[in-house]
Amino acid sequence: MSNTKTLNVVIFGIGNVGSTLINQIQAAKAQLLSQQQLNIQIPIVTNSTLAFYNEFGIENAWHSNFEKASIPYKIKDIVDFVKSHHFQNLIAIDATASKDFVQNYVSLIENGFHIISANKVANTLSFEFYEQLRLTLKKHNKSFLYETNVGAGLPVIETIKRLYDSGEQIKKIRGVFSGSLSFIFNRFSSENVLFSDILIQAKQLGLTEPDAREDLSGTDVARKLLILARELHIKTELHDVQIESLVPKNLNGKTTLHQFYSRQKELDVPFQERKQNLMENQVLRYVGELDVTKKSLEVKLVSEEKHSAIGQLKGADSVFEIYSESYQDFPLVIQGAGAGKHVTARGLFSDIVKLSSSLN
Ligand SMILES: NC(=O)C1=CN([C@@H]2O[C@H](COP(=O)(O)OP(=O)(O)OC[C@H]3O[C@@H](n4cnc5c(N)ncnc54)[C@H](OP(=O)(O)O)[C@@H]3O)[C@@H](O)[C@H]2O)C=CC1
Ligand SMILES: N[C@@H](CC=O)C(=O)O
Repeated sequence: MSNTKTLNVVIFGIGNVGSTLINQIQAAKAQLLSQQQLNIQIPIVTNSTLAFYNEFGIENAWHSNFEKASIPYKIKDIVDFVKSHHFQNLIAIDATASKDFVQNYVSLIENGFHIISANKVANTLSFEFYEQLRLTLKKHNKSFLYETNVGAGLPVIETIKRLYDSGEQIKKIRGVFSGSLSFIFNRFSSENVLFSDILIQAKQLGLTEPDAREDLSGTDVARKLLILARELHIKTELHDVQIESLVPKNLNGKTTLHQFYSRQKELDVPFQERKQNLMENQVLRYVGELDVTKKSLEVKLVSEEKHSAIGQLKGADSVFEIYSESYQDFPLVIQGAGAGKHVTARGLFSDIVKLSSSLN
């Protein structure tokens, strides 16, 4: 009898992260099969409106096949397809940033899917939704993994969970939670460059959210803080996070995304002024802080000493300093690339492999 375990992975969202994940899975297929007896098939890939199906699993030329043969879909079509082929070990990957897509989670779970998500929305809607989702997962014996929600490929959620589950009292988590804002402020503080030019580069590198205002407004960092707070069983909501938004009022929600991108030069003057106010030994950093004792969550732009751990950050690195009973004076530090399609896709891939160990 063959010991090979087959997983059927449906990928929703084939932008920066989703398409990189597909390529990583295709590249690792032979190794997974020979070393771990794991066969990962991808029978369906979708964007927001179109789906491409191959009951035998997509091939390396999936992208051009998608261009040629994808068709409009609804979630019911996806469910009908996997049912008609009696696929087992179903995993839905949410590589979208969509608020609408998370409304499909319950129906996917009820129809046999485990969920692995890079999208932070499901964990940051109301606490009622958060709890209901977990009840649905329990009822249907399904898993929900979302390590990439905080720190992309870094093992932040797993570490926090392990500490919490082993009774460690976590007191504070502080750091630079956003890879894109890290990249932007690391360069803006040390180089003679326009803020808007760095923002464009961060977007081109796939570091920002599809709508970069999610990063600049502090919402993305606030979501990450909220996700960590909820891991620590703090019952709190997104609107409880105290946020310093970096989007000027005239460029916020009332402008379209297109208008925002065409007017982003308007960001240059206010940020230049902010930079001029820095002392010689200071840099700008966008910092998140969760004070567990006070149950307070805050994100803000600060002037940080150049030689501090946060002040020394480079590239798109994030850093998470975890202060707890056992790590009081010298925090446990997790640092590394906090955004980017390769690290994020690898984080999703490692969630798939982790989930596979609990499947038959
Ligand atoms: N980039 C990074 O460094 C990191 C990203 N993430 C998260 O990963 C997710 C994806 O980011 P990224 O790949 O950069 O985003 P992209 O904008 O590059 O891709 C988004 C994809 O999602 C699709 N999509 C949008 N709405 C829906 C929907 N309702 N149903 C199905 N598909 C949909 C889009 O399709 P269409 O083209 O048709 O709109 C597109 O294919 C985000 O949630 C982000 O927060 C997490 C950690 C790090
Ligand atoms: N836009 C996010 C991407 C990862 O979550 C960030 O910059 O950190």
